[in-house]
Amino acid sequence: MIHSHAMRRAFHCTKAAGSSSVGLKQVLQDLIPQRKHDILELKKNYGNVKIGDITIGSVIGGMRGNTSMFWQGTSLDAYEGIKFQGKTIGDCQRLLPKSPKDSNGKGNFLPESMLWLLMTGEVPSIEQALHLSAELAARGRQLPDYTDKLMSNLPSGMHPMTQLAIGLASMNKGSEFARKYEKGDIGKNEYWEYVFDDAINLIAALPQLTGKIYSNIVAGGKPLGQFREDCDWSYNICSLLGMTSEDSCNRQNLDGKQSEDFVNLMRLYTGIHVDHEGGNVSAHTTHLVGSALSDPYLSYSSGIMGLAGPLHGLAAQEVVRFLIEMNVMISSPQSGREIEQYLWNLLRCKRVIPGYGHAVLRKADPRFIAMLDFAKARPEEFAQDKNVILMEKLSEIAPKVLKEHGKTKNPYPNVDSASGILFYHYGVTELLFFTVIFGCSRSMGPLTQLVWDRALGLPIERPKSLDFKSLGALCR
Ligand SMILES: CC(=O)SCCNC(=O)CCNC(=O)[C@H](O)C(C)(C)COP(=O)(O)OP(=O)(O)OC[C@H]1O[C@@H](n2cnc3c(N)ncnc32)[C@H](O)[C@@H]1OP(=O)(O)O
Ligand SMILES: O=C([O-])CC(=O)C(=O)O
Repeated sequence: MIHSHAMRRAFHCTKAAGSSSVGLKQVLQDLIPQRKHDILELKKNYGNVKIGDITIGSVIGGMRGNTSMFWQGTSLDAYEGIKFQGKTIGDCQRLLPKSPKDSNGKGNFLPESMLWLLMTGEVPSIEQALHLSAELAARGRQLPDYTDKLMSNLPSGMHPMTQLAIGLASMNKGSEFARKYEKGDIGKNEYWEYVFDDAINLIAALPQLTGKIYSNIVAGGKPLGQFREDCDWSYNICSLLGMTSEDSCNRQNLDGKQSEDFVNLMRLYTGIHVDHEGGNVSAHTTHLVGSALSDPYLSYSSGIMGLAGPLHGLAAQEVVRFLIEMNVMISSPQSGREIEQYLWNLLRCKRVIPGYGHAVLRKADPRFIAMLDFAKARPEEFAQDKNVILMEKLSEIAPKVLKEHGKTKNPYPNVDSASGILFYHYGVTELLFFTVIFGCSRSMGPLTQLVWDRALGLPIERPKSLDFKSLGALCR
């Protein structure tokens, strides 16, 4: 039954077939009818096929191992790590278009190329990637004035992630989807078009919003750089952070090479943090909130609030704090013995080692390795940085300690282990800010899914819950 013709069709005929249109929305428009048909067929013919058993352990254990979400863009294997539409990070590095302005061709792919891949399942041509990049730049020129004013008036000292969630939620005032829905102007089949427009507008606004948040914390809200419509999304994030040698105040006096490297670090970081299949807190939250037909701004603002938890995205800030504090306490970042002692003290105090462990992965996170490789490829830049040396040394020591400690299912480094410290190296030293950059990247995966959720007509999410008495009754 599983190998029937209809089943094979449902899984194999949904590719974009290399659409030549340069407009992402047009390509989706062409793809949707077939996929919608396929999902309806799947539901009709195979709706009762069993995927797994739900145990009491999973109900009271954070739903671990409970495979119960539909997610199209990425999938996570415990040993191989993340795949973006079936492609590893290495595949993406080889296949996805880069910026033509990249001076030596060794830069990272554009996150815009990744967004295209996630949305369509196809590697974009350079024309398609640049068209999307230009579209984002045109839509992201400025923040809506109400959001800009609101952001200028937030209390000083407010956590940057709270600022991001507020800024995004405020943009719901301009939501095309919410406006059309309220007027009763659209039918179910058209939802995705307005969700798509909102999603693209939201992603486009992130460089300005991120720049505004950073300037709020370091420069009293004064602009740190200029937005350029002829530049890509990551470049604009960097210049609005004041972190490019041209087009910004160049806060850290980066030379041309460092500035180019920083932009490539941003492209790498924001290119690989986009998604981690559906079950992680930020993605799942966005999908859940969106299932109530909350618009993309509200949905992703909720996702950001989840990303702001220290067991999830906020670990990026915790790792940097941890490395800096440890370096003050030990005689050298190479001292394995002192690092080991430091970790045991931490574990005895019942604290977690930030940047280690994972709910699904059971090996070192390939995203961590990609970030580490970025540093290794630039020895003249990083060889003397004792925080980076410690980050690398820790990745040898901490797994041994965690294995001996015996509780952690995955004793290896996760993505947050390496990322913040590389930004810190170039001079973004405001720890609380790192997760905002994560939030820029993470927009792409969950918002892609939100567009597909509406295109496929998926319903409101509403699992059933059980109380203690009912669980007890099941045991008897
Ligand atoms: C982008 C991301 O979200 S990546 C994750 C970022 N978060 C971190 O780096 C924070 C540190 N890590 C952790 O807290 C966890 O490993 C998580 C949240 C990532 C995964 O949680 P779980 O799936 O519950 O992990 P696991 O099943 O291995 O937990 C078993 C036990 O090991 C402990 N443990 C897990 N990781 C660690 C760690 N890094 N240090 C110390 N103890 C740990 C858990 O707290 C738990 O203890 P308990 O039984 O006393 O409650
Ligand atoms: O998958 C997870 O649970 C956490 C994670 O690494 C991510 O969201 O990037």
